Amino acid sequence: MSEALVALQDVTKIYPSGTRALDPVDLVVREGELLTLLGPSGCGKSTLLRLIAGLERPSSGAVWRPGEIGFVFQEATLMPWADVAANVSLPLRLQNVPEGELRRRRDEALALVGLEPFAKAFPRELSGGMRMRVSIARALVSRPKLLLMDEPFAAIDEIGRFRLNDDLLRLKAELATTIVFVTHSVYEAVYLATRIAVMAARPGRIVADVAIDQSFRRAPDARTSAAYLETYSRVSGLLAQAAEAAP
Ligand SMILES: Nc1ncnc2c1ncn2[C@@H]1O[C@H](COP(=O)(O)OP(=O)(O)OP(=O)(O)O)[C@@H](O)[C@H]1O
Repeated sequence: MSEALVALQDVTKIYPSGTRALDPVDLVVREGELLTLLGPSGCGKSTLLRLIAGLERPSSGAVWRPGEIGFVFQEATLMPWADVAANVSLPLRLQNVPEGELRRRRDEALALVGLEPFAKAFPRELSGGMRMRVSIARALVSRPKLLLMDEPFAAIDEIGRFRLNDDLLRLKAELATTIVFVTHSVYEAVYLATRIAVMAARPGRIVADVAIDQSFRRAPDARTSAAYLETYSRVSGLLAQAAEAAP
């Protein structure tokens, strides 16, 4: 079995308002996994992701994470006054990476997401999908071992999302990155994931942990293959149960 990259032990989160966002969660993410956190609104998916990132402190329990993490939010959160190249190189600038190396790594990250021709463009000149690509390139520029993504494609139209899903799978294979990905969409979770953690709300918790057999990808049209739709319907059933689950 591959090495554990992230581990949460008995982690809870109670916000100052008193909301029990997470009941004790135990979770291990191993190298090479693409884990999706799937669940109804308010079940604590973002809270769990932020705890993994260290953007939020647990109320109790312990979190182990790698040093270098990339984070992609639902909004691309780019600097509007800076061009694509400057946006992508920001993390390297903050780390005082020397200029030559900065340029090389920036160009490599732009190439990974197919945006080299747009290096001099400004965010306002790009489509939503392209802005998200910039945001992904910015997260990958420091070559993190772990990429955390919080509903990154939720605001993008379906065709654009399908394309970004395929790009993400290609990037994962090329870079051997481990990914934790939050989504509301069963369709997207099943397409991307090697494993899905299904969550329930009030209090937030993981109610099912399902390995996804991705052999449907070998079908000529993976998204309409019988194996994909069968997995989709099984995970949909689990999500429906989670939505009804009483604490
Ligand atoms: N900063 C905060 N302060 C107080 N309560 C919060 C905070 N962030 C989240 N919560 C509450 O914690 C619970 C879990 O929220 P969280 O955003 O983690 O859920 P989610 O599953 O990501 O939801 P969604 O799918 O709607 O984004 C919710 O009840 C939410 O209102």
